[in-house]
Amino acid sequence: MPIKIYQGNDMLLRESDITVVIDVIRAFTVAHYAFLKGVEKILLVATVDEAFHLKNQNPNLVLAGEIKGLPISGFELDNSPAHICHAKVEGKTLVQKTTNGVKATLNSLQAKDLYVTGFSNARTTATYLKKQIDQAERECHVHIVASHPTGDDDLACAEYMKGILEGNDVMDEKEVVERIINSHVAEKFFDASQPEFNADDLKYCVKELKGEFVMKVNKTGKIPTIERFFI
Ligand SMILES: O=C(O)[C@H](CS(=O)(=O)O)OP(=O)(O)O
Ligand SMILES: [Mg+2]
Repeated sequence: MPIKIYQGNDMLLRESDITVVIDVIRAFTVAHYAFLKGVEKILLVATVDEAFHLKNQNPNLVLAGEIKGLPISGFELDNSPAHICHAKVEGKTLVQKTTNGVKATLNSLQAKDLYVTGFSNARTTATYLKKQIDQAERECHVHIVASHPTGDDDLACAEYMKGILEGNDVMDEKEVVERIINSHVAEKFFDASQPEFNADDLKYCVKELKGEFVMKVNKTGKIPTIERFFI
């Protein structure tokens, strides 16, 4: 079973059977908590203009995301898992625009089956995918995309998932958590001179939850959409 890890958000990889795009800090931790809070689905867009265009067509949509980690003027939500946990989003459809996770996912649509996750749903996702791979009648080509081009947060999570998928040498989850917290991407959350970054966000990013669903990208419509797939 060839499983390859790639790092970055702008690669156009060859077709795979399964691709998992990882964004721990913070896009797909936000997505995971959004679903836990009752969000129906999440539309993925590459630009702020596209998000506003969708909102003009459907004012019920809730725009979420960031530019350089910061809130986007006119968006209801930023890219904070702590904030989404306190937002009223039950039954809503989100539109998500982020620097790494969303961009890498939009560049991975050539995968036959496309999933996204942060660390919070990593074990659930990898365990589910291992079953699919073990049951497949032929060899599966799997890509794991650590979406931050240089961040060890996504890379640590990618190596953790690869270990679970291969069924050997599974990294200790404490090691993954340490690498996430020590990654340069996490630094701004500990920096008192950047109060716009909520230190609580990291707590959500490093907490592994027992999950009942994976986050799968539906590519059949005009806008790629993350949906919950109950397992
Ligand atoms: O908001 C985030 O956490 C990042 C932006 S940055 O790399 O921290 O500036 O976006 P994401 O797409 O969630 O990695
Ligand atoms: Mg990130």
